[in-house]
Amino acid sequence: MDDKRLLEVKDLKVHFFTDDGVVKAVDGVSFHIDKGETLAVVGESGSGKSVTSLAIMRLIPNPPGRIVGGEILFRGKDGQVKDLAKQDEASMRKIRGNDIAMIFQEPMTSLNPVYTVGDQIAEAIVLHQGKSKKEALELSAEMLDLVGIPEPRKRLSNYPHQMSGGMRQRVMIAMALSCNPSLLIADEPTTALDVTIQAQILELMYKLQEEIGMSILFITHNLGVVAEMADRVVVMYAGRAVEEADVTPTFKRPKHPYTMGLLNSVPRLDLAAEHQQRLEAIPGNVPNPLRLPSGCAFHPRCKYFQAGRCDTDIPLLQDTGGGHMVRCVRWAEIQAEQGVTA
Ligand SMILES: Nc1ncnc2c1ncn2[C@@H]1O[C@H](COP(=O)(O)OP(=O)(O)OP(=O)(O)O)[C@@H](O)[C@H]1O
Repeated sequence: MDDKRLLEVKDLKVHFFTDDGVVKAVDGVSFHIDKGETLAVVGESGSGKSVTSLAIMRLIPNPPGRIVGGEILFRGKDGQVKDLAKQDEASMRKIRGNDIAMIFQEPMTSLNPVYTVGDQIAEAIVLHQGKSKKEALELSAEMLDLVGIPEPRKRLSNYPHQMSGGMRQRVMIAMALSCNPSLLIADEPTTALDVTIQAQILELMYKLQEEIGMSILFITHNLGVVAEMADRVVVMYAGRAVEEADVTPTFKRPKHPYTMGLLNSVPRLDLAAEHQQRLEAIPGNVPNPLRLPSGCAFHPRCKYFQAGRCDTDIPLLQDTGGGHMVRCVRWAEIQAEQGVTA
């Protein structure tokens, strides 16, 4: 793996074996994250974003889920590259929290209501860094200060329910960062918060990333957040990546009709009001994962659909130049129709 690379996911497949059939939640997803980089994974509900991140942490509930194929190459703090898909639970325990940390949408599901905030952060530090309880509590106060919690020493003795949603999310971030992970996985970390607090938390993550130099895998529905936070973006649809590129080309010139649809369905923050196009929702719904359409899974909703081409084989992810990857057999024709020259 390239020296600057931290994570390389290759052809990852995660399937759930349910009573109703096999849900191919992630079915051949590849992407990479370089050191210090932020990669956003976007897509509608059910596209496989969370399952991808849980697979990296090896937290897929088994049964019914299982990684059935692919590699998750990760460079540890010691410089060694390991395939996380093949690690045993003991080895993953060392990696979780230490090398890779995760923050979720709802901090109450990850914070334990019966322990104080200080005890919870300190426990992670004792476990991963081998510090004494006293040192760990001191470091916990420093972490709370770092994430902008006023009177951090006093707050150590608070229980999670004594804090607001935004403060709890800051505690989660403090806990996640307390062991200096090289990768932070943030799964919709601000969705449950109101807009002002969302902006504060995002700004905080951005600032901490600059200071600490970690990489971030950011999972979100919110394309505005992608434009603000990420260097590169992977767009997922029905368990597959359909487009992957640097954020700027993707936002200026999306090449997959699904990405175009996603962008047309939200106001463009980078354009003045008079240049805004009419917002259009993507017609139809995300397909039932047990009965995916043939060929390109997006074809029933695609305005560029052509029978016999889009509904036969699953399109390959192609490099359209400069690492801009697209999974659409018609991408070049669509660009030409739109008058875009390469
Ligand atoms: N425990 C499970 N058992 C069966 N199917 C599951 C399980 N967990 C996830 N899935 C399926 O995997 C698919 C992908 O789910 P995932 O949660 O990754 O989507 P997502 O893109 O993160 O959506 P959201 O934005 O709503 O979180 C869905 O079809 C979901 O139903």
